[in-house]
Amino acid sequence: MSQRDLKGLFSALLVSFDEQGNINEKGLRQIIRYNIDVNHMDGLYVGGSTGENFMLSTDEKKRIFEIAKDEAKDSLTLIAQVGSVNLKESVELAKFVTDLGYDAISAVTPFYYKFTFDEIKNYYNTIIGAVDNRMIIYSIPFLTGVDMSLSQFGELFSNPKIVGVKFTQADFYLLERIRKTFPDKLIYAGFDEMLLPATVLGVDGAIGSTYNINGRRGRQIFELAKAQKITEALEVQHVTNDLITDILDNGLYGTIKLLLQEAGVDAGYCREPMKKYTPEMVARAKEIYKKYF
Ligand SMILES: CC(=O)N[C@@H]([C@@H](O)[C@H](O)[C@H](O)CO)[C@@H](O)CC(=O)C(=O)O
Repeated sequence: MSQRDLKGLFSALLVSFDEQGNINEKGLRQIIRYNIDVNHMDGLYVGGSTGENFMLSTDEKKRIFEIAKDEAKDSLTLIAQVGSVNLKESVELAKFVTDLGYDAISAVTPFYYKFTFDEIKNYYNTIIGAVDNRMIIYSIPFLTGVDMSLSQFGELFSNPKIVGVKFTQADFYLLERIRKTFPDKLIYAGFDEMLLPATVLGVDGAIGSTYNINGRRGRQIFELAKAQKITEALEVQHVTNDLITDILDNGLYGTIKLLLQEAGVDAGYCREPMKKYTPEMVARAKEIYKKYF
C-alpha cells in the first residue's frame, strides 16, 4: 500500500471528450499537465462527479485511470473514485486502480435506491476489504440524498482502512463535530466556494472542480487560512466566489472546460446528456476568462 501523505489540494479531474462524446486522450493529458505544471496541485481526484464518471462505461473509467497514472506518474498524489451503484463494478475498479499504484480510493455513497445505513456500511467494507489500499468516503448529500450522522461516520471510520471523508456539504456544525471527534481521520472540503470556512474548521485538504482552472487562488486561500490570515484569505475567497458564481450561471463543467480552452488546453466537450456549448455560452466564457485570468 502507498504510504504517501494524502493531505493537500486536489483537482477533481475534468475529462476532455470529443464532440461525439468519446474520451479525447490528448486533451485529457493536457488537463492533467495543466494541473501539475500550472495549478501546482498536490493531487488529482480521478473519476469523480467532475470527471462525468457516472455517465461512463467500466472500460472508459479504466482507461481514464490508466491515462491519469501514465501522465502523472509519481509527481502528485492520485485518488481514484470507484463508487457506483454496481458494487461489483466498484470492487473491480478498486482492484484495477490499486494495481496501477493509486495512493487511495474513494467511493461515493451508493445512490438512487434508498439504501439503509447497514447496506451502505457493507458497501464500503466490501470495496475496501477487497484491496490493500485506503478508502475516502465521498459524501455529497445534495446529489445522492444520503446524509449521514456523526455516529454513522463513526461506524464507517471504525474500519481502520477508511481513512477520511470528502465532505461536499455545507453543514459546518457536522464538519466541526467530525473534526473534533475523529482528529486522526482526513477531511477534504468539497465545496470550493466554502474553502475558507472549511479550512478554519481544520480540514486536511480540499477536492474540487474549479481548481482545474483556479488552482492558484485555491492555494492562496488554503495557505492563508491555515496561517490564520483570515482577512487576506477572505479577499481571495471573494474574488473566487465571484468567479464561481459566473461559472455556475454559465454551466459548471462546460464553462471550466471553455476557460481551460482559453488557457490553451484542449479540454473538449462534456458528454451528453450534458448540453452542447451554445455560441452564447462560449462568448460568456471568453468574457469570464478575461475578467479573472
Ligand atoms: C458537484 C460538484 O461538482 N462538486 C464539486 C465542487 O468542486 C463544485 O463543483 C464547486 O464547489 C462549485 O460548486 C466537487 O465537490 C466534486 C468533486 O470533487 C468530484 O468531482 O467528485
